[in-house]
Amino acid sequence: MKLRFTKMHGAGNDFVVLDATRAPIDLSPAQYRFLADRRFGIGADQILIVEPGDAARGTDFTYRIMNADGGEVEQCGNGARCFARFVHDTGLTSKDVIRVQTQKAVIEPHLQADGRVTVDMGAPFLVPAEVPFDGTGLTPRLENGGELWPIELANHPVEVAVVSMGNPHAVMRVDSTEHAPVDELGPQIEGHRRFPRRVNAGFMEVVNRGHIRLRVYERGSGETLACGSGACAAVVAGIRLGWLDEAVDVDMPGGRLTIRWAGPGTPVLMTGPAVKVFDGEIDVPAL
Ligand SMILES: N[C@@H](CCC[C@H](N)C(=O)O)C(=O)O
Repeated sequence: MKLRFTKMHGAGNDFVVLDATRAPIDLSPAQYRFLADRRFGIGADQILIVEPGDAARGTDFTYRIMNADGGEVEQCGNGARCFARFVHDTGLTSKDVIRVQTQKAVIEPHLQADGRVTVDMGAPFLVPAEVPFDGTGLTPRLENGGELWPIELANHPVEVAVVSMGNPHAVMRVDSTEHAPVDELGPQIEGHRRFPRRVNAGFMEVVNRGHIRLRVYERGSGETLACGSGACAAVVAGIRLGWLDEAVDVDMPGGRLTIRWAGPGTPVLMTGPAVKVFDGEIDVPAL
């Protein structure tokens, strides 16, 4: 089967974007893994599938997200910005504010005059069971309005804040992202038994109250150059724990996002780049 695609990235978190607005696209997990494969396929951290919206629910589009391991997930912040740039630049919509249904929530990307995109990511889920995180038998350490949960890794007790942006995140504070043991601890946190749907693992260095550095070991994709929902989760955690102010620049290996959050019950606003790399066509084998 031949498939047309657009390769995009948001701060180096890269995507294969597929237009399923005219005809449905339903590939197997192995076919999504093939598209994401950097040697045998196109190469991407995630595959984004753009589908028609639902007028009755007031949405312009639906978009689905597959990790590089072929599994479908609930949310993708950098993907949301690339999705908005894609539907606008391909003429699928002329709107600058777009309402899109993801698996867990309706989010609202706004195209800015300077080419960046701001996404209203909705309010974070802060109740551990909603993340989901199983804190049975654990006592969190409280700092201001936030909790730090002690979890055991092989030879390494760590404390994490747990936040859902529609998808699950565990955020750990480190002295330096440059020296953080992301390769060693990332996979252990991702598959930790306390996170029944697995989890994205963020390593956050607080530079000052308006600036952090962040590396994220993503569930189903490994460490990426940037994670939009991870940046939102880290800032939410840092604000609740009293470490950060309401507007924070987040520097990740692939670039900077700016996150704003006014507190529980209010939406997280994420601003950053969304860039098209190239268009192409690929033969997808039956897998
Ligand atoms: N890169 C994304 C997050 C993609 C999904 C994530 N790996 C998960 O499994 O939840 C982002 O920019 O948010």
